[in-house]
Amino acid sequence: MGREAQTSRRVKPHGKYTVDSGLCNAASQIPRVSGAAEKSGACPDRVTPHSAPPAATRSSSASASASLLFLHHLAGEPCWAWAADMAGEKKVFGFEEVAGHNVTKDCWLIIAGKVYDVTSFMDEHPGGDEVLLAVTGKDATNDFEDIGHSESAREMMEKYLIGEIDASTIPVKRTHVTPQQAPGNPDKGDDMLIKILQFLVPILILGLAFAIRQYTKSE
Ligand code: HEM
Repeated sequence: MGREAQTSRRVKPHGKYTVDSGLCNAASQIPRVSGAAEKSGACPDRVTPHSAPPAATRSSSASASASLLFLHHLAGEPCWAWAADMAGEKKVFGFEEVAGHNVTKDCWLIIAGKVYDVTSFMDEHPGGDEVLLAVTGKDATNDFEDIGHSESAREMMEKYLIGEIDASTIPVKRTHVTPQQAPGNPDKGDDMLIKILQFLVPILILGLAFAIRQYTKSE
């Protein structure tokens, strides 16, 4: 099925995804996936086992889609992920979920609002796996950009793209705020004392000098 043909189909909201209902129907009436099923990645009962589409609706591309979906199920992947990918949609992940993938054998990164599963790239990364591990559980955009990655590195990234991050789930960056002095702060009193002394000390010195002069004159 061509991409145009896919996108021209009626598109149904499918949890956080947009699922091409035509594709699903061609394979076996994939219903909405919601709640626990969506969370666990499991497909609802009605979906399994997948049956072939009715002969009348079956085209070579539709049966190819059905076969793909069947293979996808054999691989144990959730049907909605497949359907979402086929519709050109990417999954939206929460920050906590992404942050949980923080070991060499399961490493996800957040770069420029996108989520990358770089697990298979850990050994190949020219900068080493440790730098990648070090930027898990945070927005690694600045770290990535600071290195000045080449164009080919950016193209390479596409291979590992698995979805997008839900920006609202990213913890707000803690920035250092200089404490403001509250009104009536004791520090303010100290300032006043210094100012008074700055004014009084020269006057006292002058007065003393004047007194000494008078005293020596009278002698
Ligand atoms: C999917 C994500 C990433 C891909 C595909 C990737 C790919 C690459 C590639 C191809 C290079 C070789 C130099 C170049 O062509 O630019 C490289 C170098 C490097 N990368 Fe990454 N990288 C990724 C993420 C990161 C992140 C998040 C960091 C975090 C600090 C990082 C740190 C480095 C470092 C330190 C080098 C070595 C630079 C050097 O030796 O001059 N990379 N990376």
